[in-house]
Amino acid sequence: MNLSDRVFDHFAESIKAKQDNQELLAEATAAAIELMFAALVNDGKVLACGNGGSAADAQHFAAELVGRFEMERMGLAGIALTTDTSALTAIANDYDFNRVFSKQVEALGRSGDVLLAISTSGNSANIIAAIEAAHERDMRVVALTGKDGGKIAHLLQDQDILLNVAHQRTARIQEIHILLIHAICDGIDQLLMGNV
Ligand SMILES: O=C(CO)[C@@H](O)[C@H](O)[C@H](O)[C@H](O)COP(=O)(O)O
Ligand SMILES: [Zn+2]
Repeated sequence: MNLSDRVFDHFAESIKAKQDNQELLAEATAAAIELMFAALVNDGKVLACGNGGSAADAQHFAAELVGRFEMERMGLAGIALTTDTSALTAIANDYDFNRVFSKQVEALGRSGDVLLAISTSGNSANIIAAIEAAHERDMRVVALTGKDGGKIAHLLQDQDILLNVAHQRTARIQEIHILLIHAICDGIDQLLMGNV
């Protein structure tokens, strides 16, 4: 197979993965939008975390809350827990890498805030610890996962929201995660405008 055929196949697989997950995820994503909107308009905030590509997704989301998505509006309180290299290195160095996010949730999280936890495997120990810390803080959790949802799927509580992408390939899962993030940004804007 030549390179352009491979690229073609990436497109085809990504399109199919999105179609396969569209119906599965629409309703739960709407619930996640309402949950985050309620937090944001009640003086709460969204803390976001993930590793690797999902760290980039967490930052992407926080940037679109704080700055803007597609329309002009006030800034919204979103914080990526992946960006403060001093905090990340100190916590990893002095405690454990598994605590890099949970220690920040303990410090910054308040009851009524939401944690956006992103893990394609659903098994990253530092994301699991962040979810546990959020529960201890009486925060609700929106988890973006993949495959079978991993350990995170079993850790979530009734009031949390699991957005699990039913696919085995990390790249495809990440592509749908960023689609979901944009859908969430759009939904929050629509609720803010009173359009829905
Ligand atoms: O972006 C990619 C793969 O596409 C990688 O950087 C990937 O995010 C990293 O391997 C992560 O450590 C995977 O963690 P997780 O999604 O299983 O929680
Ligand atoms: Zn990647």
